[in-house]
Amino acid sequence: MAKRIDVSGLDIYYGAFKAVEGVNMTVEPRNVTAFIGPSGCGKSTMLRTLNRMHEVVPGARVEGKVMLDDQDLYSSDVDPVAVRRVVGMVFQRPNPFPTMSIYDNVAAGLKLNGVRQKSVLDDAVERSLKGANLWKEVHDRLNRPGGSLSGGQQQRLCIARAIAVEPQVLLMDEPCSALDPISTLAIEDLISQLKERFTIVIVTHNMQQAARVSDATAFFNLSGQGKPGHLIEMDSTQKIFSNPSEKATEAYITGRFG
Ligand SMILES: Nc1ncnc2c1ncn2[C@@H]1O[C@H](COP(=O)(O)OP(=O)(O)OP(=O)(O)O)[C@@H](O)[C@H]1O
Repeated sequence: MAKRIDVSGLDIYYGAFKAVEGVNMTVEPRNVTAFIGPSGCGKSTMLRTLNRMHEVVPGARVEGKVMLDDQDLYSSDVDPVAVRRVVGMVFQRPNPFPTMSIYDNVAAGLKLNGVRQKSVLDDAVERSLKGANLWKEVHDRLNRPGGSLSGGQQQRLCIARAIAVEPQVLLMDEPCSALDPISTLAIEDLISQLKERFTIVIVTHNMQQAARVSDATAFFNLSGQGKPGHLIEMDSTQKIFSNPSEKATEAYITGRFG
């Protein structure tokens, strides 16, 4: 079940440095939401607060609220590891376990969750590889190492690994930035299919990509080096790219800065 995310009054810190300030936003379920903005404005930092990955950096912390439907992710009784199971993540560089087989890469999360039955694992591996549009290319070589695949295939393998544990939200931090244009289009097609089942948030530097794949766009900006980033505007992608409310958004999407 895809979930809705409600962020309110969120400030994000690395030690004493406030990297992002005062974010209020709603991410709708079964939608793709894109985070855009110039380098250093806090897009990746913001993304990582949505599955409590931010706090793996020593001294990093947040103030404010992140609600996943009616659950407060930062409530003291919430286990961050359980949050990351529900809110999966795909990173900029494809990071399969390189020597582990394709099969085991996809099954890794399920095995960690205690699933042992071979038929259950087999089904999940096939379903996830099909979901990631990779099954046709790898079904006859599931025992080959993950590192033997091309970059685009490796990224789809990472997406298969992320969806194998049936998360409700999928966070993607520039998932195509290390890929060639054909692999990029394959991932973009895949994102459009996955949004039928998951809530997806994607950080991208590529304006055309944000316009192509997302339903909603959030534009972040910062007023100067060493200052915190802010959410300037969030709206339907169509509105942001055709008639944004803020001058800074228009300047950014038309390439006049950033
Ligand atoms: N691990 C960290 N420790 C300390 N400061 C950090 C850390 N990671 C990021 N920052 C700082 O937080 C701010 C936001 O960084 P972040 O990477 O979230 O921006 P971004 O918008 O995703 O940038 P880019 O588009 O270049 O990837 C920057 O000032 C950055 O230097």
